Amino acid sequence: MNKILARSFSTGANFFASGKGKAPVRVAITGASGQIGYQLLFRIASGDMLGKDQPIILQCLELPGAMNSLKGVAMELDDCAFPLLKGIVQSDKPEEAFAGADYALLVGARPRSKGMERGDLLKANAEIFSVQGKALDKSANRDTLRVLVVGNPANTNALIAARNAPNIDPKRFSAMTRLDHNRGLAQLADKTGSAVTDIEKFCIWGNHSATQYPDINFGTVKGKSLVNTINDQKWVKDNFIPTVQQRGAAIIAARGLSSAASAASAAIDHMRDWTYGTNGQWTSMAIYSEGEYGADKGLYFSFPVIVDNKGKYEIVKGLKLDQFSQERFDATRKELLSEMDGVKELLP
Ligand SMILES: NC(=O)C1=CN([C@@H]2O[C@H](COP(=O)(O)OP(=O)(O)OC[C@H]3O[C@@H](n4cnc5c(N)ncnc54)[C@H](O)[C@@H]3O)[C@@H](O)[C@H]2O)C=CC1
Ligand SMILES: O=C([O-])CC(=O)C(=O)O
Repeated sequence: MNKILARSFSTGANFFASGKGKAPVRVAITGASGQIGYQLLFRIASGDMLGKDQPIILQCLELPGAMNSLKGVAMELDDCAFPLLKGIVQSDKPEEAFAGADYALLVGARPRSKGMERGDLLKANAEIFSVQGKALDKSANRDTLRVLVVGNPANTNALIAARNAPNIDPKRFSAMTRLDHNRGLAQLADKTGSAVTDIEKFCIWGNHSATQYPDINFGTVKGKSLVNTINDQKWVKDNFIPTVQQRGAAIIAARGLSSAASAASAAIDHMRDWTYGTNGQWTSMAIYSEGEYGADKGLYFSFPVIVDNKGKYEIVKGLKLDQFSQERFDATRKELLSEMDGVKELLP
């Protein structure tokens, strides 16, 4: 099923955000009627991701059994009368949903439930990303495409999707560790009695999993060393790092469902920053490794990155990892290698 709504808006409240003059960009979202999708679509359509002057066509992919639910979501999107929303595609066919896509947010996958690790989803979800990688290769806009994999285990699913899209630059694929990054910022701001915007040069290394390494060693708060300001290595080791690593499980324990609004918010942050830049600030993105810092070439590994105002990311270079950091870096690197080994039959 494929439905495109043509729209035009001109006056009143729409005046300031009509996006007149710019051509619409195509944003594909998989799992569009799921928990995260339901948060994401409305924020993208309102301009939170690409700005209040960028018209959008939403291209939603769902499973055949969820098309009715997707229809309801599309009706709600209509009812918001978003000035920037120029069309909604509803499809259960990946190639159709990805046709001409400039952005693809690959969310649709099974979430974990209580007691599971994200890696337990590997077999359940891997096939989805192999099919979708092939479909992106055939129908997306290869010259502009930015892919964010949210569905877990996100790093390895990004690897599968990218390897199944041989005609697309692997650097156009990424996986989401921005939620972990934001979780870390919130904990650090709380601990130091500062605002999240006061914290700089914090990063997540490795996998979006319990082995990820939230690293404060280069961090600053209001320009002063975070390590010296906190002055409590025990808190960092026994409280901060495990809190960030286990936050997803803590949300599941509390809500009975995995994080959704915060995940959607992080996806918006990731894509916005990848497009418009980070103003010289560090953020964390799981991206194609060329072997930086000893992360094996080809893995999708979270690094500290800076994105310029043309949307080009660069890994922060020249950082020295101490022994404590190196051990954690190696643990998450090894987990990613073992996940890769577990899906090798899906990696052309
Ligand atoms: N990387 C991150 O930081 C985070 C990742 N996640 C992951 O995001 C994924 C989605 O989570 P929720 O939205 O909460 O799950 P959900 O179960 O509420 O929604 C998933 C949606 O995907 C759809 N879907 C499943 N297979 C599909 C396919 N092959 N093509 C298109 N649609 C498909 C389902 O019909 C469903 O509507 C999960 O794997 C979850 O673990 C969740 C939070 C954070
Ligand atoms: O923990 C989960 O399963 C969902 C997720 O990835 C997160 O909240 O970081």
